[in-house]
Amino acid sequence: MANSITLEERGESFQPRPITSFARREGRMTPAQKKALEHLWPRYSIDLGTGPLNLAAIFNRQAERILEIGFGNGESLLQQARAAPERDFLGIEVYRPGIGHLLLRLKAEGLENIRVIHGDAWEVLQRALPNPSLDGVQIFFPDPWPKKRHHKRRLIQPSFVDLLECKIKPGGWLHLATDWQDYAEQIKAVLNQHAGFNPLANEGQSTQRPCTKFEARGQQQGHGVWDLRFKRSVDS
Ligand SMILES: C[S@@+](CC[C@H](N)C(=O)[O-])C[C@H]1O[C@@H](n2cnc3c(N)ncnc32)[C@H](O)[C@@H]1O
Repeated sequence: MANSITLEERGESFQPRPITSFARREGRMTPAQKKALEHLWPRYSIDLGTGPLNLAAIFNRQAERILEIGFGNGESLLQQARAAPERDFLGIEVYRPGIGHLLLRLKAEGLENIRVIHGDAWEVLQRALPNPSLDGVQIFFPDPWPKKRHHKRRLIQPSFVDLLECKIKPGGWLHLATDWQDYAEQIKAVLNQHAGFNPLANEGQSTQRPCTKFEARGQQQGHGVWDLRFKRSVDS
């Protein structure tokens, strides 16, 4: 799997996940967010065509590239892009009000090193991102689906980690954070069994990461936080 390219180039068709990792909710958008989606979309978004995206052309440079999946309102991306103008950041999100929020902030701050994709990460990774094209992937506070009968909806599953392995460059990194202990255990179990990733030593420490909206909400409810970092193997 790690040596493959995109599905289209392998002559295979897209395999939708039988069950999504997100609830289908449109959410309420403010008038400003609606307007941002209409007017700022062409400037900051990437629409999925057929075949792999040319990220160097999209960002108009060669740079380290970080992908955030499920960025919510985009505050973590904003903080990181502001602090590291030499890096390029991609965000994938299904929640349109969150995208609208981020677009407004991008325009206000004039940041040029973020691009946004609206869609299911499962599909975007399979169809659009070349292999391997990312230096790092971060997934902060993915939907926890706490009920046992819903665990199958959790984003971090072996098949999803296979996809991440294809997209992250050898030696690149994967950073996950959750405030649900049993999800942290599941993430560790899936990643530790995967030959494409090795755990990084600072697991458990919340370092070098902006605090996110969902993290703050969890803290108010007395949740703990588990930061889990992995390195993409160089020889798998
Ligand atoms: C619990 S929220 C966390 C948001 C943000 N990372 C934070 O910490 O505040 C999870 C986010 O992941 C998004 N999401 C879930 N599954 C997704 C998928 N398959 N592709 C893209 N986004 C997804 C949801 O829409 C939601 O905004």
